[in-house]
Amino acid sequence: MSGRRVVVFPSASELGPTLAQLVSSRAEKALSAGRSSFSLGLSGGSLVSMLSKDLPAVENLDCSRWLIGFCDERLVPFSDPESTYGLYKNQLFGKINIPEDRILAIDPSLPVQECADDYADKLSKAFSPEQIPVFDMLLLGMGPDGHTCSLFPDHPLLQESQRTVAPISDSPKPPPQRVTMTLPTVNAARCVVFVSTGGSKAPVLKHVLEGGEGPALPSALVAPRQGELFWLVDEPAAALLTSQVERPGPGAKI
Ligand SMILES: O=C(O)[C@H](O)[C@@H](O)[C@H](O)[C@H](O)COP(=O)(O)O
Repeated sequence: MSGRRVVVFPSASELGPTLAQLVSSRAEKALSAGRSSFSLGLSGGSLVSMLSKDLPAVENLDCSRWLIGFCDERLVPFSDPESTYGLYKNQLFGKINIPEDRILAIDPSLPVQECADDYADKLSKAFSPEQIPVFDMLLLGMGPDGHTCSLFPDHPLLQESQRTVAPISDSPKPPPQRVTMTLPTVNAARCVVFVSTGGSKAPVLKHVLEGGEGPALPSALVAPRQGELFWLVDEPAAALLTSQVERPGPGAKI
């Protein structure tokens, strides 16, 4: 890992535009480096509304060569309000003109094991000949229990070392059936960005970033092997941190 950056913003509304700029600058970097696509993994939670508001506002955004995947997904029909794909489809994709065939989503009609295998196969084909999908950027959230993707504390999936994608049928957070990237896939990414806001995240953020009692929480196990790791947080979430953080001025790029 080339170093972790913890960047603190006064509020979530000030964080959003910087996140959007970061995504767009990494896309330009990937495409100008000669790669055929910019691959971006999305997560649910508050990222959906943040990206849907701030990404379309980026000037001259060209998403025609983006490849979108999902860090995890809930096994529900796309029409279900719990579907992460469904939320992005309704709130974002139409606004930024992502071609439909450049979105890698689960097939929610399949049983969970087959659904995970099918999604792993889609990623494998899209990232061939790489052995493991290497996303240019993954955007992650963190639950108050320290989970990220659908990787929950003390769950056996935290030990997964072979599969790139796995099913989970006993998610402690509903809905119970989900499909998730595993830690090897998350940690293969070129850039991982956590977004965490609100005072309810302060204790878990401190535990994840500065350590605490008990085994490492799932979010603390995210450490891209050769990539960058950003934590973009707001002041209420950062309230208990004592380690060094960055506080960019208004409008500054990171
Ligand atoms: O699949 C889920 O149940 C949620 O998407 C969940 O994992 C969420 O991403 C985190 O709890 C962070 O949520 P916030 O972005 O709201 O902090």
